[in-house]
Amino acid sequence: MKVLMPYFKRYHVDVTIAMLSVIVLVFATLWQPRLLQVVMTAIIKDDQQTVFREGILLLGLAVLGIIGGVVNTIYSARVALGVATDLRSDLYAKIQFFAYADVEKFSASNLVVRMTNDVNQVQQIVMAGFQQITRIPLLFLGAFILAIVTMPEQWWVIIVMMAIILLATWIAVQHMTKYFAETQQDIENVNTVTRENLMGIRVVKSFVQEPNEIKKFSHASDQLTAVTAKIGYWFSILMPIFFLTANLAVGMAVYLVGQNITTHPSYLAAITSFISYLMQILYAVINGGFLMTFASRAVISIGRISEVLETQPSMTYVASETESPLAGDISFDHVTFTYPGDDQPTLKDVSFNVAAGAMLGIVGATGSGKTTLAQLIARLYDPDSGQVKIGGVDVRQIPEKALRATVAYVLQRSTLFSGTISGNLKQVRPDAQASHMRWAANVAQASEFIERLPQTYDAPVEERSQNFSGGQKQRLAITRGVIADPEILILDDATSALDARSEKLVQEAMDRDLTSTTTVVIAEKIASIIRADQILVLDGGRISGSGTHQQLLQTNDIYQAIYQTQKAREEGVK
Ligand SMILES: Nc1ncnc2c1ncn2[C@@H]1O[C@H](COP(=O)(O)OP(=O)(O)OP(=O)(O)O)[C@@H](O)[C@H]1O
Repeated sequence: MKVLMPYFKRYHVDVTIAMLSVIVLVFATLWQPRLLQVVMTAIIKDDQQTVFREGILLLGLAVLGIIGGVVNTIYSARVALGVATDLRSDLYAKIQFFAYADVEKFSASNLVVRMTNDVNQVQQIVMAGFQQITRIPLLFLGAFILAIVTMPEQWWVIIVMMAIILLATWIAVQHMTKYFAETQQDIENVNTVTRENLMGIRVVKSFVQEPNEIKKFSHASDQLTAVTAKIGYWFSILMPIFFLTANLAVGMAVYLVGQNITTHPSYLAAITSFISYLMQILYAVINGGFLMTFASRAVISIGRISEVLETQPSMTYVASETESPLAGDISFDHVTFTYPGDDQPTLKDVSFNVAAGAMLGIVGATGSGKTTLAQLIARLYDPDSGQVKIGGVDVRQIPEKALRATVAYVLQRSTLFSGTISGNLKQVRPDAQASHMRWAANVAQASEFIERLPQTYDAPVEERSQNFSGGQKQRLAITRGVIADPEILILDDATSALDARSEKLVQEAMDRDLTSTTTVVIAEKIASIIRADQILVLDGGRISGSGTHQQLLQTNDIYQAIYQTQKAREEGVK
């Protein structure tokens, strides 16, 4: 709960009004049975004047109660909504500053559940809390005292009723708490299965995986159903216990008092008032029980939210707002890197230098560490040992904005954000004019298809850019990488979906227009890096060879083997 305190403080006026309106509501609720008793006694005595006067008062009290209730609901909702909105924004902002490794540690679907489901749980408990938290103890205490004042000899009926109800609630809460934690995990599993299915829907369809996917989903969904049913089971036995106990208490009170009603007619009014108080006590205890179960569920959600808010990003940047890019030379000095959780390093003792404006090609078998190496240049991870330098400066000493201004990283499957083409380009270069967009799109060989779209650069980009083909997406991603004219441009298999002619045109345009940019090209095809000033051959995370195409053909067995295989394949095709 400590984590919520600063949020409540922001809404202190709404919190105060919510709490004060509860006092009005409880006062009206508690006083009504007393007045009713007076009215009934007056009816029995046929005292019309008192009936009229107290009746009006009773009506006024009921209206006051309604006003108190409405005001309380409005202000509780304002606090709950405000706190939930602020929590969501803070979580989102926090995640933006997470290192890539932190996002991977939590997983994307886990973070989505924390931002949606867990925040909803908090919203519900805050709403219920401000409606009930002062109302329950006040109502309970007030009704208890007034019930005893009304019929002092019946005090033990109330104690027995409460003891049974509290015991039942306590047992149910003990059982339900562990199921609440399981529910959140199961919701997450359902989300993960659904997300993976929808994102990979083409694979699912082309491999006729629908039956398997349905089975996988049913399994995750059945687990969620089973846990939710267990919670429902405890709720379902709790409610009848509450009402049975209350009815028994009422029956007992009526039985004990009923025998004396003929001799004391005023007991009729008193028993009516007593039963009302019993019901109010019951209401307070039931709602207290619900609040406890809600709270135990919300405590788990609050814990999950705090975990995100309190996570210190595993990577920090030097505090500086400088955006000036550095020079484009890159150097790796005995760099070793292990992914979090792995026991073997993925990159081992990697050293090389690339001059600013040069082209570096990286080849190697799948899984040899090419992407990992590129990620260290963009500082998505830090090495375990050794140094990665850009413009002669250790990347750990470069301010974040300066690093992003220096390095642009284009992936094979880059994410374009939904919106428009120009919106995506302006994310990288906010001041981008039409001329800049055209220039970048020309380099990426994208202008030809963009300019055929009815809205050209303002054409919509749908969710997951599904309104563009694989090759078009790659061209758009390269356009975005190029538009800020970065000092270092990393193309990680970024032209894999382009035909040979288009790829050649991109290469020629880059050679012509990005003369001072250092390009790092990771490619499966030797043809993509054949003209590089330097090529690194990676093998099992180590550099097995380095040089130009001609040099490597003479000196490196792995490079020769890759080249011969690809040449043979091309000749086979011809
Ligand atoms: N986020 C990660 N966490 C743990 N291990 C990872 C992670 N990403 C990659 N790896 C592992 O690191 C190794 C190198 O992966 P990397 O993606 O760098 O290879 P690559 O040479 O780019 O492969 P490909 O040509 O198939 O893209 C692989 O064994 C891979 O399983």
